[in-house]
Amino acid sequence: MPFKQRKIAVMGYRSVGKSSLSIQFVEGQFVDSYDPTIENTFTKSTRLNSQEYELKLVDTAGQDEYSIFPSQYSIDVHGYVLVYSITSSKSFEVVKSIYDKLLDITGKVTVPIILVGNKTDLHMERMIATEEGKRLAENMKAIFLETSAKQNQVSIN
Ligand SMILES: Nc1nc2c(ncn2[C@@H]2O[C@H](COP(=O)(O)OP(=O)(O)OP(=O)(O)O)[C@@H](O)[C@H]2O)c(=O)[nH]1
Repeated sequence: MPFKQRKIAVMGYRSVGKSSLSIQFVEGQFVDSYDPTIENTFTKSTRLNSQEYELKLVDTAGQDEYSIFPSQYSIDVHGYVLVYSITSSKSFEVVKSIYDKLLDITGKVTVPIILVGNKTDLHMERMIATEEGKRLAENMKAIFLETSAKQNQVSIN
C-alpha cells in the first residue's frame, strides 16, 4: 500500500515545549537550551493498522492571545497538537484562545485535536490541575495527555 501523508501542526504559547516535544518524538532526545522557533517541519514515518504514514509535524512559532491565527495552518492540516505548560496559567489561557480562533477560521464545529499539558516533571511548580486540562479537552472534544518532554513521559488521562 502506498504511504499516506498527514500534516500535524503543534501550537501553543511561547516556551511551553512545542519544539522539545517534537524533537523528543522524532529524534528521541531532549535539548535543554531554549531557542525560540519561527517554524520548523519534522518528518517521521510511522505504521498504523498496516498502513504506512509520513507525518509532517509543523512546529510553529509561539502564539499569544493577541496573535492572529496564521492562515497557513488552517488549510491542509489534518490535526492539531495544542500544548500548554502545567506550570503556566497564561499558557492554558492561550490554548483556549488558539482553539477559538481555529474554529472560527476553519468554520468547523470540531477539529481533530490533542491537548497536551507539558512539563509534568516540574510538579512543584504546577499551576494547572490534571482535572482542569481534562475538562478543557472534553469541551474541545479532544484527546488529553500530560507529558514531560524532558523525561520522555506521557500519561493518558
Ligand atoms: N523541565 C522541563 N522543561 C522543558 C520541558 N519541555 C521543554 N522544556 C524547556 O522549556 C524551554 C522551552 O522549550 P521549547 O521546546 O523551546 O518551547 P517552545 O514551545 O518550542 O518555544 P517557542 O519556540 O518560543 O514557541 C526549554 O528550555 C526547554 O528545555 C519539560 O517537559 N520539562
